[in-house]
Amino acid sequence: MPSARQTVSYLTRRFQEAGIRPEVRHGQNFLIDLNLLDVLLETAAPNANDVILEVGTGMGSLTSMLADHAAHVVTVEIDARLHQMAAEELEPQANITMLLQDALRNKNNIADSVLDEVRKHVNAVPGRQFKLVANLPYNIATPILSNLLTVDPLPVSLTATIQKELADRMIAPPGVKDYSALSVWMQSLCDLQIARILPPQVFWPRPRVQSAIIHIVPDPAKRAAIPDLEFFHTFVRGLFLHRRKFLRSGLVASMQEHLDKPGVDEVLAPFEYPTDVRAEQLSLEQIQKLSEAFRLRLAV
Ligand SMILES: C[S@@+](CC[C@H](N)C(=O)[O-])C[C@H]1O[C@@H](n2cnc3c(N)ncnc32)[C@H](O)[C@@H]1O
Repeated sequence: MPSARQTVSYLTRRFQEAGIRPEVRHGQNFLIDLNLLDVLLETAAPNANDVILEVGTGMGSLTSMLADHAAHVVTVEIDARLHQMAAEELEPQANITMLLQDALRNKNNIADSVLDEVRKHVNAVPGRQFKLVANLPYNIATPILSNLLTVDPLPVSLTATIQKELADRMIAPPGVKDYSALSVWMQSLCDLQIARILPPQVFWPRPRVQSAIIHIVPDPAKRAAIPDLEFFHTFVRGLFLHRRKFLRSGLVASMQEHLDKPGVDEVLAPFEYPTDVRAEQLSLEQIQKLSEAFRLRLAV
């Protein structure tokens, strides 16, 4: 089992033999604390109905553990050197599809070919469901996680190691510094929980920052309460672009292409917010209502 060998000595030896080094730009920090790989696995709780997407195959250790429990694992790796080394390890496991490509089609969107491969295995047998489980490269964690909240089929859960700072932003409540467009977007569609905080020394090489295992469960009822997800996403991003401005000035700026100041005031009036309120003080529900009021106004 490759997982049993994912230790510093094993990794350094494999990298030395191949004459390569971990690439910082691809977030190549490997989890070397096997207990924590188990925590990741237990949190994701893969079962025989699951088709699992793993972004970042690395040396294939997590891939192999996932394949032991799931119906199928689709794993994506951008680095041909690691893809090759993992392929040698994973060859005996028939329920793994290895893709050698960028998991993203562009800066913000997951590649269609990756989702097509997942769909193929989900649709192959009735009752199958989709999960993401990954030790994500830090630089693509936000687009991967936030994108997967609007795909079809929707993942039943997303369990990933990410930068702790990012996990804190995702779970932040209103009024705190970390409360952002990402917090509103994620919490409006899912339940989120930090399962474990991971110090730098559980990775090789050590990253400069702390990490966290985040467990995200999309909630179809929350999703159904938002009539137009795309409008909501754009509205929330616009709202927090001007987070230090008072709400009205922020809205005037973010709505300028669609609505003049009197138009913004007209939509805001029924809410009776104090003139000095800021977007970062509004609850999820207040932001959702505000977004819907602007959507209906622009639809006229
Ligand atoms: C943090 S490592 C995780 C490796 C392995 N799963 C583990 O747990 O040890 C992240 C992996 O993602 C790969 N990666 C980075 N950017 C990627 C991208 N855009 N698409 C696919 N894989 C990527 C890296 O090359 C690296 O192997």
